[in-house]
Amino acid sequence: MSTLLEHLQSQCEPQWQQYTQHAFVRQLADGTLPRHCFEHYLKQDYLFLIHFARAFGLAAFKSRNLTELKRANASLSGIVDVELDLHIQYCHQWGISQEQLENTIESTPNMAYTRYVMERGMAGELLDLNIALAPCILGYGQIANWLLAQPFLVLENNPYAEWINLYAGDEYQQVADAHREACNAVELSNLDGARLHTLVQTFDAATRLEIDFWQMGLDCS
Ligand SMILES: Cc1ncc(C[n+]2csc(CCO)c2C)c(N)n1
Repeated sequence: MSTLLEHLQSQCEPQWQQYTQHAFVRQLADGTLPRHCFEHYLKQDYLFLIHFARAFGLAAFKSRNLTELKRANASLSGIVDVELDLHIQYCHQWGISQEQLENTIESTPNMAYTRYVMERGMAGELLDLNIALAPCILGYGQIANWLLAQPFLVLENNPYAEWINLYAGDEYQQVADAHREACNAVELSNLDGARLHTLVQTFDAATRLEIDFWQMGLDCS
């Protein structure tokens, strides 16, 4: 018997592969990604993380018991107290100041993605929101592990090695495991066909929005 996430991933296999094996991440791994593309991505990702923190605030609101509330709270404080500070520090190493981050004009793929996730949460239940968040959280963990196993990976003198190691690291893998557990707390057999179809649509849309986010990084001028 498969889990809910295994089912969703299998229903969205081509998109999932396009997202997790995108040219952007391949170029991170072999170190050929133009620096300005990565800098553009980092600036947009700062705004992205702020909206994702808000989404976990919404997850707290949608929680129905202490277990769910604690999960949402841990994710919210993880982003606000740890990840955003790390992101600001990391951007600083790339020569991007906090002021530049705050003055970044949000791209339309970024807007589409973050607002879509929040819309799923507002219109639906906590599960809809968790599934909208899943490609983001689980995808990055999978991407980093996949990249580490690829023959085209070059870690020596690769300016993106730290990024890959961060997402492949134990700390991030635990964040991904916690979200997987939250999504899979629902038994697949307890969901009827229509409910499952809605969740497949949400997972598919969020996965396609991740593809657009990578593409935004590559297309920057
Ligand atoms: C476009 C985009 N997609 C996914 C992530 C990864 N990520 C974003 S929020 C979050 C939650 C972790 O507490 C994680 C893993 C990213 N940074 N940017």
